[in-house]
Parts: sequence; C-alpha cells; structure tokens
Amino acid sequence: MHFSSNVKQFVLLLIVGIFLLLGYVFFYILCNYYIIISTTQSGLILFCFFSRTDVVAVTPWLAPIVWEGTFDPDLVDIIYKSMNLTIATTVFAVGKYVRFLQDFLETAEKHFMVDFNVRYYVFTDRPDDVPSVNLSQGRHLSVIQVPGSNRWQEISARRMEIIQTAIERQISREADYIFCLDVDSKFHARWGAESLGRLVAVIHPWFYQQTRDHFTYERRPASTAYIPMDEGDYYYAGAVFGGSVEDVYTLTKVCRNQLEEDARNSIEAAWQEESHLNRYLLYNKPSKLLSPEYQWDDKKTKTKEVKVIRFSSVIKNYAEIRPNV
Ligand SMILES: CC(=O)N[C@H]1[C@@H](OP(=O)(O)OP(=O)(O)OC[C@H]2O[C@@H](n3ccc(=O)[nH]c3=O)[C@H](O)[C@@H]2O)O[C@H](CO)[C@H](O)[C@@H]1O
Ligand SMILES: [Mn+2]
Repeated sequence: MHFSSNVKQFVLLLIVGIFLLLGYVFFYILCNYYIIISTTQSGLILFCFFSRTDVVAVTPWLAPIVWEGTFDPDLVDIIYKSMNLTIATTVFAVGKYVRFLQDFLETAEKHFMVDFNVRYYVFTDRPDDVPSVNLSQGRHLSVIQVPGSNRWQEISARRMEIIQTAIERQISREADYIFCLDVDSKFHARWGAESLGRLVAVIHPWFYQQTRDHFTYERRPASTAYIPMDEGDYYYAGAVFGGSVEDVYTLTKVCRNQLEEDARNSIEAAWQEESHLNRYLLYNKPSKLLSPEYQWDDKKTKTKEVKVIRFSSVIKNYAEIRPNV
C-alpha cells in the first residue's frame, strides 16, 4: 500500500515534468521560429524558419520591418506569384546621372522582383543616352522626357511632382504596386515580394542605430516639412519609397504640394523631398518598413545585423556628377 502511493506520486510528478518540458519546448519554438502551414496546389506545406532576436522586426504600430530571416522567400513567392501583379519602378536619370542606368537596370534584371511583371519608367532629359538593356519576359521599359536643371536639389525634389503626374497619366492603369528608387544604385541580392505593402519606406542606413535627436529632419517651423525634436519614429531614406499605386499617388501629391508651398515661402527643406517624405510618413504611418538591407550605402562598412545587402548607393564624385555643388 505504502509502496503503491509512492509510485502514484512518482507517476504524477513524471507527468507534470513531461508537461513542463513540453511547455518549455513549445514556448521556445513559438519565440524562436515562425511556423506557417500553407495549402498549395501541391498539397500542404509546412514552413518553419528561425526568427531574428538581434533586430527589432516590428514597429510600435505593428508594421513589420523586413530583415533577412524574418520571412520565408519560398512562401512569399508562392503567395504573390499567383496574383499576376505588375510592379512599376520609377527612376530618374537627369544630366550626367544617365551613366548609372546601365548598372541599375542590369542588376535589377538579376535581383529585383524576378518573375514578376515589372515596368520601369525612366525619367530623363537625355532619352538618346538611355542604354538598351535586355529585359526578361514580362518586363517593360518606358522613357519619359523631363526637363534638365542646373540645381540637383531641384532635380531631386521635382521627382514628387513628376511621379504624381506619371501615375495620373499612365502608371495607375499599368501597375498594382510602385517603387520609386534612386538611380545611383545597384542591386546585389533578392528584392522580392516581401517588400510589397500598402505604404512602404526604408530605414536610412546612416540612421538606423541613431536616436531621434540625431535625425536630420527639417527643424524650422516655417517649413511644411517641420518635425519637432520630440517627434519622429525613424529616419527614412528618400532613395526608396513605394506601396500600392493609390497610396503612393497620395504621398507624392501631398509632398509635391508642400514642396511648392515651401518654394512660395522661399524655404527649402534641409534634405528636399526626403524631409517632406519623413514628415508625411510621421503622420501617415507606413504599413511596412524595409531594413537598411534595401538601401545600403557603399561608403558604409557592413554591420553585423545586415546579413545581406540587397540594394546600395554606389560611391560617386558629387562635384563631378552634379550640375552644382
Ligand atoms: C540614400 C538617400 O536617401 N539619398 C538621398 C540623398 O542623397 P543622394 O546623394 O543619394 O542624392 P542623389 O545625388 O542620388 O540624388 C537623388 C536622385 O535624383 C536624381 N538626380 C539627381 C541629381 C542629378 O543631377 N540628376 C538626377 O537624375 C537621381 O535619380 C538620383 O539618384 O538626398 C537626396 C536629396 O534630398 C535624396 O533625398 C536622396 O534620395
Ligand atoms: Mn542617391
């Protein structure tokens, strides 16, 4: 009798122990892996991948921040490729910046939205100098002539107005999503459908480890791009923004109006359209953020969090390439 009550206690303890162990394993898996079960034409697929603990992968308003290791490229492709989407890509090559087009387009063909319908819209004052690059099936390129300027600040800032007009005239009928990118850049690795969202911005590579007081927002209240010292979420790069064509249309329209209002008041924001973009995104939160993997700078030494550089600005001689200094 005495012996059997000990056995009972032992068995009970064993069961509790097993449950605790299972709970621990379950909790560990929950915290460290994403497990996704998906039904596809070929049946049930189990996706299981390790999550990152060295970077923050979500904003305070619960928008994902896309880092390598926070998504499964195979799953993303299965979901998005069946939708037959078209992605517009705007790129400006005004004046001497046409020289960047070849590398930009050739590397985009290798890495940007591979197997999707892509429409490049190249805005330039030198249409004859646009290189002919072999495009894969489902990919198109339109050249749109725009005026030149003797001020780089104006070329950079006028992009908002020109993109807004191009969306109205053409892009809204031709694409579902849009990315607006700097031309002085190259793709190095996959940039796929994980980047798609309603309103998408990229965290600037020089500021992702900085606190808000170091952000180079426009600080003069006289500008419509003004952000007070105690506000701001991230410092976004002007070289990459995107989203649904509709949402990007609103963004470019608002930024364009604010740039024009500033011009009427003879004030130019510290970083032109980048300042206005930051102001817009403070009050219209992006639904997805891209990590600096999607906008690196070749001048910057790679940091340990950045496992893969997907797109980066090339090193350029500003004095030689820009129309003014
Ligand atoms: C990484 C990043 O966020 N870069 C931003 C930054 O410096 P950046 O040094 O990247 O500016 P930038 O010289 O690349 O100019 C921005 C873009 O404007 C176009 N362009 C410019 C000058 C010219 O003569 N011809 C021409 O076509 C071209 O597409 C270029 O990529 O500040 C700029 C001005 O505010 C923009 O906000 C850029 O996006
Ligand atoms: Mn640039």
